[in-house]
Amino acid sequence: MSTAVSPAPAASAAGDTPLLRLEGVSAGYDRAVILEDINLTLAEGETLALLGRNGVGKSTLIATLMGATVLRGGRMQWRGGDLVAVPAHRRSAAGLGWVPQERWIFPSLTVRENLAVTARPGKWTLERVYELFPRLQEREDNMGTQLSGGEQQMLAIARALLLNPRLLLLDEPLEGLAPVVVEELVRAIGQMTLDRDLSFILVEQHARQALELTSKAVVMDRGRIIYDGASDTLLHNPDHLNQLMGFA
Ligand SMILES: Nc1ncnc2c1ncn2[C@@H]1O[C@H](COP(=O)(O)OP(=O)(O)OP(=O)(O)O)[C@@H](O)[C@H]1O
Repeated sequence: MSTAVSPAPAASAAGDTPLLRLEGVSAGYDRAVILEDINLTLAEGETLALLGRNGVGKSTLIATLMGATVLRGGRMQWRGGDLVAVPAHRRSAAGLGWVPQERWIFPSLTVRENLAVTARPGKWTLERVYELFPRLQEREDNMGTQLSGGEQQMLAIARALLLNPRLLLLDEPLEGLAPVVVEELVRAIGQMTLDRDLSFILVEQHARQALELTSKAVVMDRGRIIYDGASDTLLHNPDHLNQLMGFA
């Protein structure tokens, strides 16, 4: 396991400066306001499940962090600085890694080439992502198009890790995958954060799996946050979870 020293002090040592803080954020597309009054805090190394039914605004929240929506109001702080002032194309270099639902694999590049195009120096190296996803090493000379859905998802996550982010934004990584592949990805996502210097926000329809992988959870409904608390609390109260998710 790596003993690399984190360039940023842990939250407690830094006077509790959070990794990410959103205050009263509203955002959307063109004229449509989708997110309203979003308040959210994430400490360094913390992991968050972002839950809610289809269309409630989860992907829009992720896109807003990456600067891909129209911000209408509120404040977004990243490691104590103003995230809004960081242009969208600089946010991955600032430490935000995005694995969008569409995965955006380069079809005409091999697995190894797909990984090489984004790599930045840091503790996540090609060897380390191959350790996390041995299947990618086995397929390293295959083209992006020759991969299964699960392998494409592994490649998308591995590529984002090679950017050496502090926060990984995972948008429904388990969607549409076979149970055995879901199991492999869940194991890898759990391992990714063992060093506690990587945070992630996991958008998921599989609420239980997301709660098992995270320390905190947020449930959204119609563009607003209706629950913000410990993942464990929801995991142990399925009735409340179902009610929040609109299944009750
Ligand atoms: N590019 C866009 N332009 C306009 N409206 C959009 C765009 N993307 C999403 N929306 C709308 O924003 C709302 C929230 O969508 P969003 O994808 O954020 O929800 P979600 O909770 O991630 O849902 P899902 O689980 O289905 O992905 C929906 O009404 C959707 O139609």
